[in-house]
Amino acid sequence: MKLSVIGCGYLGAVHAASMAELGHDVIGIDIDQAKIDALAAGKAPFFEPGLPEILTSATATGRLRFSTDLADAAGSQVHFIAVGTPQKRGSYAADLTYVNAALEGLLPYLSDGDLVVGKSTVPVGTAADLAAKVAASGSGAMLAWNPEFLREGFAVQDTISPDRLVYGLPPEPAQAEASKALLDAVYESALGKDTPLVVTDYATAELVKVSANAFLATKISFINAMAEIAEVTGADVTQLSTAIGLDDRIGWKFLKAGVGFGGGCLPKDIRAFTARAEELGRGESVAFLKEVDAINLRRRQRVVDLAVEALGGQVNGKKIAVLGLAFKPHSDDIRDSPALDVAVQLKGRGANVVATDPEAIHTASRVHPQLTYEADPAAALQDADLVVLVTEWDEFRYMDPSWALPLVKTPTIIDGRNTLDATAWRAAGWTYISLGRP
Ligand SMILES: NC(=O)c1ccc[n+]([C@@H]2O[C@H](COP(=O)([O-])OP(=O)(O)OC[C@H]3O[C@@H](n4cnc5c(N)ncnc54)[C@H](O)[C@@H]3O)[C@@H](O)[C@H]2O)c1
Ligand SMILES: O=c1ccn([C@@H]2O[C@H](COP(=O)(O)OP(=O)(O)O[C@H]3O[C@H](CO)[C@@H](O)[C@H](O)[C@H]3O)[C@@H](O)[C@H]2O)c(=O)[nH]1
Repeated sequence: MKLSVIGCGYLGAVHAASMAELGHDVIGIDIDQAKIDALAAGKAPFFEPGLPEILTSATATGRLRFSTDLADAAGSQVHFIAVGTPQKRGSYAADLTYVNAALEGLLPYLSDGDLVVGKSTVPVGTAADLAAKVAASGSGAMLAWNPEFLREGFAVQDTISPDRLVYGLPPEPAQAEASKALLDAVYESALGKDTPLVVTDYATAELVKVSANAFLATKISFINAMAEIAEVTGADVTQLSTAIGLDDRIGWKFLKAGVGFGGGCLPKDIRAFTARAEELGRGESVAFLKEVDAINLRRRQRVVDLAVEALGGQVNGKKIAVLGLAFKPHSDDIRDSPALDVAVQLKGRGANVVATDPEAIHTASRVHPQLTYEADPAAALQDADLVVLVTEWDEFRYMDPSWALPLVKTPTIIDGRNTLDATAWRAAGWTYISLGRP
């Protein structure tokens, strides 16, 4: 099938390349010329495991092309909208400027029977508004909402083999049938592997996405709230999480206590959900998400406070080695990263922060040139008065404490992800400090 993907960021570039990998003929469109130049040359503009391989193979076959001109979407049967929906400046709400601009720009190139498919995460009600614009264009095109659940770091595998597909279809039965047939053709490969499919209306599809992220964020803040209680009682949150997770109604996933969640999705999505619920007169229904957000932000502060305490209150001029910048491992994404936030806060208190990360130095240094960056962890550790681990890359998780010991000035480490073997680090001569554990 001929597909267009409008917006080629973390979501759109992976979607475009994965669809081409599955045999579709894809044009990826973005307003960012540098991104499009890189993608057209088969180069991933960000770090995502598996993406370079499929970009290279699909661009070489000619099944995957890139452009900055929306006119190149003409002739595709299905048009995915994958542009950003960031948090609005000075508000909790989602900024729909890019979604609206992409849709408006696409309208002149739509033909009878084409399907516009929303993939961006949007406030409930957006799909109906956009569908009205498509209908008013007189093109005969239709609109469906097909939220995306991929995780960065596993984006290619999650796109090619998703755990579920959700179609939010138009209310009119003939349009619903035609839209479903087109989406089934797009996802023939996944559906052939018995991927569960939920066929529903626009509002449910939009809400599935934001409520899934709200639930994940709530699980993380729940366990981080337990960490706060553990800290004042001498309990161990990692044992607590193991014990409650043994109940398979609870499970272990997303119950890792630490410096909290970040990224381009969970933080802004729970805020946008709160703002939308308030607009709908239902603010109280999701008021708990404000607490989820507050607990999450307190954990970053806790790491900063522990660092100040470990340095005896004398932060100014002290060298702090920060291990990790990305919001999670296997990504170079630093959007709302707790790791980077901690590094910036410590720098703001006068510390000489030297940060290292296997992939995110280039993204972090663009936004925070005031920090010092070292690609080599040994250089970051050299003569450090304190080490703070904030992103659990394997390079840091499996670091040998005996190797690291002679490098630093003071062997004190704060494990902001509860990921190191505390016994091994203490046995090697380190003062080991973590979150929610004695
Ligand atoms: N990143 C993820 O893991 C993920 C997963 C699921 C859903 N989402 C949702 O997908 C959307 C995109 O997220 P992202 O992380 O890819 O963001 P991103 O910022 O990486 O990418 C957005 C892209 O859209 C482009 N763009 C903006 N306006 C445009 C226009 N008018 N025409 C063409 N391109 C335009 C930007 O240049 C940018 O490259 C968001 O709504 C996000 O919540 C993201
Ligand atoms: O037990 C846990 C699990 C995760 N995290 C943190 O939570 C954040 C988000 O992690 P994750 O959800 O894996 O990353 P994303 O790639 O942002 O994916 C989320 O956001 C995407 C965009 O909406 C969705 O598509 C995914 O389904 C959803 O998991 C990261 O900072 C993690 O370090 C924890 O602190 N503890």
